[in-house]
Amino acid sequence: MTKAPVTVTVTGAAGQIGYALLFRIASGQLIGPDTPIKLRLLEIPQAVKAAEGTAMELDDCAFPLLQGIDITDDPRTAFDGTNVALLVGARPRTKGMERGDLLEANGGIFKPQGEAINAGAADDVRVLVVGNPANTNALIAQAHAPDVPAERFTAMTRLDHNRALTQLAQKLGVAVTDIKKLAIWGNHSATQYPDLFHAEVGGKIAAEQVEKAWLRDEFIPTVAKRGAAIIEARGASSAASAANAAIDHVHTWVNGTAEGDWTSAGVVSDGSYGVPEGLISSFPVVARDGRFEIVQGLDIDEFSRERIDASVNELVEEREAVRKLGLV
Ligand SMILES: NC(=O)c1ccc[n+]([C@@H]2O[C@H](COP(=O)([O-])OP(=O)(O)OC[C@H]3O[C@@H](n4cnc5c(N)ncnc54)[C@H](O)[C@@H]3O)[C@@H](O)[C@H]2O)c1
Ligand SMILES: O=C(O)C[C@H](O)C(=O)O
Repeated sequence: MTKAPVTVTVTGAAGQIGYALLFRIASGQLIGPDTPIKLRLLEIPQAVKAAEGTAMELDDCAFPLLQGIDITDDPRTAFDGTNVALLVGARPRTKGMERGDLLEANGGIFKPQGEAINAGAADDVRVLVVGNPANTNALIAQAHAPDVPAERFTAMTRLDHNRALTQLAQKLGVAVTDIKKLAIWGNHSATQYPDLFHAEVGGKIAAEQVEKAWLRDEFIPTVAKRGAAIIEARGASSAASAANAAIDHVHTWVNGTAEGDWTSAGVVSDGSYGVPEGLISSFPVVARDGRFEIVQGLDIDEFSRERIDASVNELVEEREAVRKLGLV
């Protein structure tokens, strides 16, 4: 039976992540191989022409599942009836810009987008914020969508999760599929905490299979600073891997996590593990029946506690900063 089409809105569609993302969505990798897709591309007026060029290329792929592409610079039009909103477009930090300036500039993007989602998105809308600072941008959008359940707003830490999987797999000489229950905690920033104390390889705890010094001095900083290392190497921030992680995040959200495993996502905290309620923080999560649920009951030792607290404190500071700007 043919499934009903899913409307997917991508902001920043003419950007480098947009270019790596749209073709994969249109080919059916976001939701599944039997779900038709309607695309909505949101861009700023100066980049609409470039988005039109990408849309021409999408047409030229003749994707069987792609039922249409709308391009707009108006958030209300972009999010009207949308089922999946991928908020990729954001204001990058430029020379001389302070963190407060960055948060304010992004407030100017994510506040109206949250309002537009509130006004017109489909009842089942799912929102993934990719644009940085992703957790706090998600918080801003969520704060302006009071009629949408807060749990529908998420921030992307799946790229960090995937990076951690590969670093550990390469260290142990195993396949990434041999690793279960890895988790990223906190902010999508250099303070994030990739946790190997609950991760399992061959049924045994991963942290017990690596040297403590490697875990502390190599693994954690490599994963946490990988974004900066990519920028240094490519001269541009990660794009294909970020798009891949966005696909993974939504696919898992809709289709579920495998039995006996979990993943990582920035979700609204319910106060679990001492993370203040309402913050959008990364946690180990399972996806069931189309919802993310924070994995409960994990023991957190002192080493992990210190690192989770440091990242969560950064999120608290970001929330304070956007509160002062009247954005949440
Ligand atoms: N969470 C993650 O893991 C992760 C990973 C990589 C990149 N990122 C972030 O994703 C964002 C996008 O990265 P990119 O490389 O595609 O950047 P990019 O500069 O290539 O593209 C961004 C696009 O967003 C558009 N845009 C700006 N304001 C907009 C608005 N109000 N509405 C719609 N579109 C708007 C721009 O015109 C541009 O085309 C950045 O903030 C980057 O830091 C996050
Ligand atoms: O865009 C960045 O600052 C880096 C990006 O968030 C990444 O993790 O690759």
